Formats: sequence, C-alpha cells, structure tokens
Amino acid sequence: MPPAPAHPTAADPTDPVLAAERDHLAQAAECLTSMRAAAVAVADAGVDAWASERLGAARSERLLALAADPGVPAFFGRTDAAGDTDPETFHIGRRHVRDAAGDPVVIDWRAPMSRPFYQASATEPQGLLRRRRFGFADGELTSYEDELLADGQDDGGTGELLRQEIERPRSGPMRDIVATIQPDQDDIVRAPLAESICVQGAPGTGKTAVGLHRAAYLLYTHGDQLARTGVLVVGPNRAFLRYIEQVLPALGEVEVDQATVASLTARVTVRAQDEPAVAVLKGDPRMAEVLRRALWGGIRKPTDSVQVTLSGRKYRIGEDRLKRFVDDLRRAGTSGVDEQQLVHYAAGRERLAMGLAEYARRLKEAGGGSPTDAETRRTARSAEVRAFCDAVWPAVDAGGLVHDLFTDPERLARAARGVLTEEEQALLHWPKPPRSVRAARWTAADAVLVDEVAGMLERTPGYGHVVVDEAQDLSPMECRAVARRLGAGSLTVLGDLAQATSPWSVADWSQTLTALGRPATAVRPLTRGYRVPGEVLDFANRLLPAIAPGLAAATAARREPGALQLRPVGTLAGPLAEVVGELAARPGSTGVVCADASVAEVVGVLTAAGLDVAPLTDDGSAPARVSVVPAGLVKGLEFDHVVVVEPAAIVAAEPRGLHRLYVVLTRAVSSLVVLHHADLPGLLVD
Ligand SMILES: Nc1ncnc2c1ncn2[C@@H]1O[C@H](COP(=O)(O)OP(=O)(O)OP(=O)(O)O)[C@@H](O)[C@H]1O
Repeated sequence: MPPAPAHPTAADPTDPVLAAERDHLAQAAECLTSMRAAAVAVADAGVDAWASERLGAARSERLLALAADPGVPAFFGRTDAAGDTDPETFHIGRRHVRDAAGDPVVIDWRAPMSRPFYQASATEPQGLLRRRRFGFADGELTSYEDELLADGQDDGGTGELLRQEIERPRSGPMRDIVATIQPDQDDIVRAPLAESICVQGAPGTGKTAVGLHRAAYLLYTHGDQLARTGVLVVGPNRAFLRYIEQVLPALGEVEVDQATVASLTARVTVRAQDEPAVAVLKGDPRMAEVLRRALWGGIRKPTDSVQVTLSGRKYRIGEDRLKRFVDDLRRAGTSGVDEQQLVHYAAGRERLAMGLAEYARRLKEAGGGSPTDAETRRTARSAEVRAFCDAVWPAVDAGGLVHDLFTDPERLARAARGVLTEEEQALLHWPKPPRSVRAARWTAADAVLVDEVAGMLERTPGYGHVVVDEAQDLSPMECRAVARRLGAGSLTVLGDLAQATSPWSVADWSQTLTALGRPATAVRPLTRGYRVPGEVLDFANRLLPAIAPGLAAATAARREPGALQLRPVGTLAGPLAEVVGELAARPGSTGVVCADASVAEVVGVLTAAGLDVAPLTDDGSAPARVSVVPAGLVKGLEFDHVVVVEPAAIVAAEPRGLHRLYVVLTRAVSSLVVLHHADLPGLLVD
C-alpha cells in the first residue's frame, strides 16, 4: 500500500489547513469554557434535600470532568467520513465539546463515531476518507499528518506523529494514551460490558493503560448502569495506585474506586507477616472450604421444643418442626443453585427467628386470632426466640471465627478433616493465643480469610465492573475476595505470567480465572511493548525460557542504540554514585532498583555522595525524581532511567527471584544501566 503523503511536522503559519485547525482548536477551547460556566450556573431547583444533594454531586462531578487538565488540547485527531454531499468531519478529543447551539465541536473518544479513528485501515477504511492526527508543542497545534484511507493509504502505525507520541519519554505519574490507542488495544477497551476479559501481556504492552481506558469507556457507554453499581480498579500496592491515580480523572472519570486487596480486606489490623509456607497455605482455595465448614458446622440441631409468646399467648413449637426450619435454612445457605441465590449466614439467623414468629402467628390465626405484623416482629425479637437462635444458630464474628480455628486445634480439625493434612493444620495453629481477637497479630493472608468469613455472613456489595491489575500474583483466596466485590458484574483481568513473583504463581490463567469466579473468560494476548527499548527488552527476554517457557516474547515498538549498559564493577559504591549522578542531571525520572534489604545502604551511598534521593515507600507518597526502589515494589511502575544494582542479590532474595529480576529489567523507558559486582545470572551472559 502506498505510504501516507508527507505533511508539515513543524509550525508553518502559511499552511491554510493548519490555520483552520488552529481556529477550530480555539473555538473548542472557548466552548469548553462556556460549558464550564454553564455547569457552575446550574440553578439548584431546591425541590428537596435529596434532589439538591444529587444535583450538587452531579454538578461537582461534571465540573471536575470539564476542569481536568486545562493545558491539554481539546482534540488530538480528526476523521473525515463520506457524507451526502461534503465529507462529514469529526474532531476527536478527551470529552465532548459542543457550541452554544448544541452542535458537536469535539467528539468524545469513546463515542461509537470515534471508533474508526482507532480501527480504520486502508484495507478496511470503515467509511473513512481520511484520518488526521495532530502534533502539539506546549499546547500549540504545530503539525498534522493525514492518511487518505479511501485512496488505499495508511501508515500501518509507523506515522511520524504516532511514533513520536508512543515513544515520547514518560516521567512522573502514568498518563492516558487516548490519542494513540492501537487497534488490538482498542478491541479490548471497547469490548462489551458483559464480556469478562483476561489480558496476558508482556511488560510494557499497555495492559494497565488498556484496563484504565476500558473502565473509562464502560463508564461512558453504560453510565446509567455503572453509576449505580460502580467500577473498581484493584492494583498490587499503594505505590502503584499512586502511579495510576491521574489517568481516570484526566479522562473525566472521577468516580472510580481504586484499591489494593489489602485495603479491600482491611477488617482486622495487619501487624505480622506469615512464614512463606504458612502464607501459601492460607492463600490456598481449600481454606474456603475449611472456613465454610467451620461457619455452617457451628449450627446445632434443636434438641427440645420451644415455647414462644405472641400477643400475650404462649405457643409451643415441636422439636421436629424446629429441625425442619433449621435444615431448610441451612440448605439454602450452603447449596444454592448460584452464589446470588445463597442465603447468607446472618440472614439465615434472622429468617430463623422470623420463621418461629410466623409459625406462632399461623397457630394463633388457626385459633381465630389475627395478630398484627408488629406483634409478629416483636415475637421474632423476643428473649425466648433469641435464646433459641443463639443456641442453634449462634451469632458469629468473622475475626472471632478465624481466631477460634487458629487457637483451638480440635475445632480446626473438625472443619479441616479430609481437606487439610495434620501437618497443614499444625501450620495454622497459633501456639500463643492472643489476649483477644482485636489484639491478635493478624497477617495479610489472615485478613483475606476474615474477609471470606465476612462474605459468608453477609453479602458483600458488588461492583458492576472490576479491573484487576497484576493478577498473576493473587492467591486463590485473594481472587475470591475480588470476586465477592464483583457481584453479577464483569471483569478485566490484567497480568503477565512471566512476572509472577508470588508463591501462588501459576503456569496458566485457568486457576486464577476460576478463583475469580469467571472460569470461561477468554485470554487475549498483547505482545507489542511500548515502554522498553528493543535492546533492553531483548536482554530481559533471555530470562523467558527459564521463567515462562510457554510465553511468546514481546517485540519492542522501538529501538534505542545505547539504551542498555552492563557495568561489571569492583566495588559498587563509587560507580553507583557516578552513574546516578549522571542520570540525575538528565530530564525525567530515575529509579535505582535494588534488593529490598539493600535500600537503606544504597540510599546511604547516594546521599553521602551529595545526591538528592529518597526511597520509594508503599505509603502512597509521591516518588522523588530520583528514587531508590525496592525490587519488591517496582512492579507496574516505570522510570525514564533505571539503574539495577546487583541483579544476583535481587535473584537470591526470594524463591522466584528470576521472575522478579525480569520485572526489574523491564521498567526503563529510555535507558537501563546494570551495575554488578557478582556474576550476572547465566542466562543474561552472552
Ligand atoms: N498505544 C499506546 N500509545 C502510547 N503509549 C502507550 C500505548 N500503550 C502503552 N503505552 C505506554 O507504555 C507504557 C507501558 O504501559 P503499561 O504500564 O500499561 O504496560 P503494562 O503492560 O501494564 O506493563 P507491565 O506489565 O510491565 O507493568 C506506559 O507508559 C503507557 O503509557
């Protein structure tokens, strides 16, 4: 196919096309200002407090959406489609802009009309005559590039502006990619709401970006439905959430919840860490069965009749009838056809009490009485009924149940018989019982177990859509915690099996998808890497045969000669300070990545050399321009320049150390320096 014609890439004020587009940009900016003013001026009708509150919330949301990124141009592209007489022209931007008459000036990138901008090609022009991309410098429109699709011209993703934008160095927090979403990414972003998707993508292929843009797309397309149920983004840690937190607001979406599994399951205070073997066991899906048995096994058979009082008269309910009540409810709680139909434990307890009261009401009615609903409810709350429920269907506290299992070997044995071995049960035992449930030294894995119990006690409210990033690291029990937040909604699962560093790492996605409650989810690959230069990616990919033999290596979108430097050194300190000093003088961010245990030492060396560095922590605070990053925290992040300190130590620090090293080696946008005193892992040596 013929290449796209060349167009000006530098400002050329005499070009009438450029001048017209600049006028349109100015008009769009004015319209946006007017839209903002109109949103501020929306009068509060004051119908009632609720209406006022809703209106206020909607208004501030809209203002936030319109105010996002004031320096960002109102559009980045344009499509010309065949019209009845003249071509129909649409400018595509981050959000709709209309003029005073209500006519569109800019079309939201998520609107169906915008789709051809991302998908059309010379072979399938999708009704487009032309696709135009714009180049900007300091907010000024300075260039444009056309593909005349109807004439069989497209640039196949190699256009200068597209390439420049994709390759533009990135620093600071993650940015949106709306101007340059690629066709395979767009397919995932715009998949139907009902479709759950698992994206298996190599480092830097845009998984996180795609997941966030999918959230924005779904909110735009199914706003009414999702406004009620909400969208949740789950990330691996707070440093990562901090890195991505700007993307959705920049796309006008301010109402998406972003959380870690730890924050979702924070029902107990985590104060301790498990030994690896214990953590593995606590994340095992068999624990769900143990907890289920422990909870429902606490229900006892009624052993006597019960006397209840209804509007002053006493009624006796026989033991057999009571057994039937309890059995029926327990069945409804443990063997429902689907999860949504299950009667939760706490609801079962309430229904049992109500069942007894209703039964007394029927007896009274049979004798000619007609008790009121209020009287029946009073009976359900009466001391006799409560005492009966406490005896056969006791109230349970989620933390209390897990505490009891871990401190009472006999209780655990009853719940775990045939599910966990005796050795495994011993691993769970707390030899020194805590003073109270609250005082227990809970671990992160315990918190997930407590959350599992809480989810059996009461239904967890579910989101309409959940995006789970770095999903390859989730334990099956963590997956279940996410699945509980999903309700009947759909999932976008993002991850890379080659970057799996947790003890639960799996060789394929089926176990994770099953634990997430969506076993039939299709796995879609992304293989073109946008972050890492080819030289660096090829180097990291040497680890693939050892860490993920079945996975295809990613190909890099660009090469940058000199991007990779391997520096064997006698002592680390001097060369480290020298390299970091050089990089700190360059624009962009620098991440100095080392084994977790070496962070303090590396910070010390660099600070002693007079460099302004700070360690990256997981407290959600902003990273410094030069950060010393523990290898355990670097997943999902990127830096313009990365210095890896002593790969052998990173590998030796954990059982899946080679996987961790693969993550570490794939964080650099522009340059990677590997400093090593010890030998590099064999696979990395020529
Ligand atoms: N179509 C695109 N246009 C421009 N930049 C892109 C595109 N796709 C991805 N990127 C950029 O590539 C970088 C990597 O993207 P992202 O972090 O989403 O990848 P990832 O697959 O989640 O990576 P990892 O698995 O290594 O964490 C980001 O800076 C992102 O903005």
